Amino acid sequence: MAGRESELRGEQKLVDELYDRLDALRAQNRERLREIRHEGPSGSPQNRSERDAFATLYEDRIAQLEAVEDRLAFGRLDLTDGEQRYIGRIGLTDAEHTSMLTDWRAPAAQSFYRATSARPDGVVRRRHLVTRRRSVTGIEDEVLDLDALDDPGATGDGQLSGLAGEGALLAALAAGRTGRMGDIVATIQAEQDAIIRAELGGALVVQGGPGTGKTAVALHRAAYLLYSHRRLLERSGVLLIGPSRVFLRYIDQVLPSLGETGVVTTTIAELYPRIEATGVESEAAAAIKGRADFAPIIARAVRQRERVPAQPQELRVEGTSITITPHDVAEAIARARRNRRPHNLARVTFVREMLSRLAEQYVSQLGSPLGADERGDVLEELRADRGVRIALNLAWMPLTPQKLIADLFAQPERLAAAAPGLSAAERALLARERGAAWTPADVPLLDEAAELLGEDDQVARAQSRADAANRTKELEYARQVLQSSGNDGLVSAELLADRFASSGPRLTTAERAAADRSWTYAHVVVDEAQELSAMAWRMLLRRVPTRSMTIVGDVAQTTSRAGASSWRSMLDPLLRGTWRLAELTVNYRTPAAVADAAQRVARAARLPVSELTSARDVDDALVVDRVPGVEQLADGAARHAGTALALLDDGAEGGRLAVIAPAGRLAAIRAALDAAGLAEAIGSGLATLDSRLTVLTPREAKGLEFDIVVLVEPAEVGATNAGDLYVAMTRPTRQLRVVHAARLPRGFEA
Ligand SMILES: Nc1ncnc2c1ncn2[C@@H]1O[C@H](COP(=O)(O)OP(=O)(O)OP(=O)(O)O)[C@@H](O)[C@H]1O
Repeated sequence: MAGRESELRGEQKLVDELYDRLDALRAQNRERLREIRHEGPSGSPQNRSERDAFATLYEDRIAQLEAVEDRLAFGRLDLTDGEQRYIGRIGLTDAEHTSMLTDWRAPAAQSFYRATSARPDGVVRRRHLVTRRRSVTGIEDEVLDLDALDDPGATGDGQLSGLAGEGALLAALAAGRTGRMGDIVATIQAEQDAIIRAELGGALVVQGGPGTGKTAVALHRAAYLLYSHRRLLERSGVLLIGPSRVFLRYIDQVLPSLGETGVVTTTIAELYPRIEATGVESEAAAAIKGRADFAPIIARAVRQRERVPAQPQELRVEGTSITITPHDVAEAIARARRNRRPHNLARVTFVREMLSRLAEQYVSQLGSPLGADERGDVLEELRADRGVRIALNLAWMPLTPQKLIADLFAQPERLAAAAPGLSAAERALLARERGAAWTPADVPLLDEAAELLGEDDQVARAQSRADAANRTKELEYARQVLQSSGNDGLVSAELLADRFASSGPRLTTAERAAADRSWTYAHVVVDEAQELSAMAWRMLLRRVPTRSMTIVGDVAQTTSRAGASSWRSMLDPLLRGTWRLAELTVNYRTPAAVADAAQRVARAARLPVSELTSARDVDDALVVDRVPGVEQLADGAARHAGTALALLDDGAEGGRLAVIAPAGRLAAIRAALDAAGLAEAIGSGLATLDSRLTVLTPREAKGLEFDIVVLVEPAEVGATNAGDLYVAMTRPTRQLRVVHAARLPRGFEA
């Protein structure tokens, strides 16, 4: 006991020194920022812009140092050569540049997550430090190499379960949920670490059952990649795709707590700049739009806007008669298509070709040969003529993606011509009025159309060529500044150069990327990737030509009809076998009894479930209550919600409760909760995350977790979609309370 206390004191002393250093660095950066601000707005524009850049640099550094307050240091490695290495959220060195704390992402920290007693990797002992605020409250040791230990009496906790730092891990898993995901740096497990540190190149697919830490791993991987490839990634940015705004809010504190703020996070529905996809449509319609064969439909729709007229058309220009013939138009179209440029850009060739043919007619009508100047005048006259313009537009219409797609669904004959492979019933599902709101499934179609039409971005391109020339100079300067200011490694020269740029609004990489449809990212992370349709994948792959991607998901949890039932069938056509698969097999969220029941039900419904071992079980994790009839479901749910809230109130940890039910029952359940006096606790939409109680559908619960879940009528949930039921059953961290009137789904009972 005395030994343990002196160990604790020793660790406290060290942790105090680390926080002292952290405080000193914060103060130093604040002082520098204050000095820079003090200089005021004087000097040349170049000076001012440099000062702003430095101010941003210090602000970022201060924000980073503030973000690592909680659990700054969480581990220690005792190595065979006698070195003790502390592992923490960031790297710290003392004033003499001697390392005090190793960043968890550094190669020197890897064995903290990977070493085992079978492969100690130079580690004698791994120690987890449990801290509360700035105090060390506990120590957990694992001795990996007993032979190398000076103190043979100490055995530590070993690794009997195969889980590293089991005490710290189980404490983290049992903690009450706050409504926001937290980081897992202190307790990352070896199979997770291997994925987090996997090499940058290529597409890595991470398949894992519910609660295996896919989201956590994806986020830590983004932070790891930004740390180890900062120069490469910061310039073009990292994109993270999540299933919904609520989900993005749920995870939005994880990357900042890891010291990373520059990742663009969005949903597929928001990926096309300036399009708000607020419309709602049937799942059947969305599924059709998501199929890969919608790409050729859009390609056909574009080509059908390049049209040969049925009849010759006679026009009079300045008193001279000319004829637009089907033959000339057909040849001009063929010529314009030959250069394989997008529609709006190839149109230039078409118009030039037609004007030249019309000019020939015009000149031959005049009867006398013309000089080059006069011929130029004729061309201009023809170009300016309204009749000619209308005729040429009819043959080759300049189009926006919005117009192409809106016309396709508003004009049945256009859709029929472009989509001969769709049945009349399928086409009817897609029909809608012009001006209807865009739906999420429209977004990849707009993107596909934009690609084939080509946006008129020539002005932007010319600007970016001019910018590139300036940039080389700025980069060189930024490199020098970084070296001399001792801030090398914190930001890249590229980023600092961006901030030096004195013209235009000062945008971060993330802001510029998010506003630009044609932006390409250095790495893309996709969560809940099983939900993406084939068309959504096409859209996403355009954003990452290098194919450097982390794709995480579970094909047994697919709920969208356009989503994937197997990675192979979804990704092979797109990535041609160049992706690699990794699996996560341990469930950290759901108690074993609940996870096992969920797995049995999913298997009975023939879902492609992954093998899953649960890290823990909890007493009374599964409670089942049958009510006499469907009329009693809502009241039953309210009763269980009341009991569950009381249970949560009893514990020191607090925690959150969700009632998950089929969409058609939510209103009745809310009314019953209201009648039971629980209405005040209920949140919805984004507030779902901040309230103690929330009532939602399985779809809305996707990716989230709650301490206790009351699940209403599982048979009905599963009848719509077996994946929905699998998702709903696997949301709780402590207890699942099932209220049902109909028979339980097959497999539910062991
Ligand atoms: N190594 C770990 N240490 C501590 N907690 C962990 C660890 N791995 C996962 N967790 C926790 O387990 C829970 C589930 O993780 P996460 O949400 O990432 O799983 P998932 O695989 O994305 O689940 P789903 O497929 O159901 O969305 C989270 O609370 C997460 O913090």
